[in-house]
Amino acid sequence: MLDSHHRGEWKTKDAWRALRILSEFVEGFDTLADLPPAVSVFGSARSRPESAECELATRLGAALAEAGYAVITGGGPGVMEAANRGATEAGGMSVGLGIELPFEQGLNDWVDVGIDFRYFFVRKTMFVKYAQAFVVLPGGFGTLDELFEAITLVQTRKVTRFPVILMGVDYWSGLLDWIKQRMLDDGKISEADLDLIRVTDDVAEAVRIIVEASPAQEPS
Ligand SMILES: C/C(=C\CNc1ncnc2c1ncn2[C@@H]1O[C@H](COP(=O)(O)O)[C@@H](O)[C@H]1O)CO
Repeated sequence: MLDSHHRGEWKTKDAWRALRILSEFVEGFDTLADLPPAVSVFGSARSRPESAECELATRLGAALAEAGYAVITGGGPGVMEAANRGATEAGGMSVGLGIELPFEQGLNDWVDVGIDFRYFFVRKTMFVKYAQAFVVLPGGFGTLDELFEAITLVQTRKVTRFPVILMGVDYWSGLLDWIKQRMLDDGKISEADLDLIRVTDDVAEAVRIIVEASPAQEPS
């Protein structure tokens, strides 16, 4: 994991790293504090702009913006960019929470409010804290990490229950079958846990689920 052989130096560096982590939390909280109700949208960084999932993400971003939600993504390419694009083109607020990576590409061109994080776990806190729902489109390890973080937080009641919606029924069907046939049958989750995940390909239905679950907003 951490490859230094000098344990003393290690400890000192870790102590200072805590300040860097704290500063990321402060910047995130400060930048996002005044965000309107928002939805975090996840999905592959590798999807081509002309792919079905990017087309879906763009329609979703637009529909969320039209329903008054800011759209938060990882600020990267692929599905993230498509969702940010949909939100921006529909006149909504488009947020990108980028991550410093060795092969970094920077925030996509459709982000109005952007932050770059060094630490995945700080960034994940922001996705959860400032969103009223998660929508998860087809993706790889990064997307699965974000999906299962959300479900675990809701399942363990670390956060107030919020909708976690999978879009791309065909893409997710194998995973959902395995969850039902293996995880559930083996007693690793309970029947009620299955209800934590909603699945649809219909943008209007996804927005309806989110609106119905959203807490009433206080007049400003
Ligand atoms: C792979 C490439 C660029 C990666 N750039 C990313 N920028 C921002 N956020 C990212 C990036 N890669 C992963 N993420 C996060 O994970 C999810 C996507 O991961 P997946 O493995 O592609 O499913 C996404 O929701 C982000 O939050 C070069 O193309």
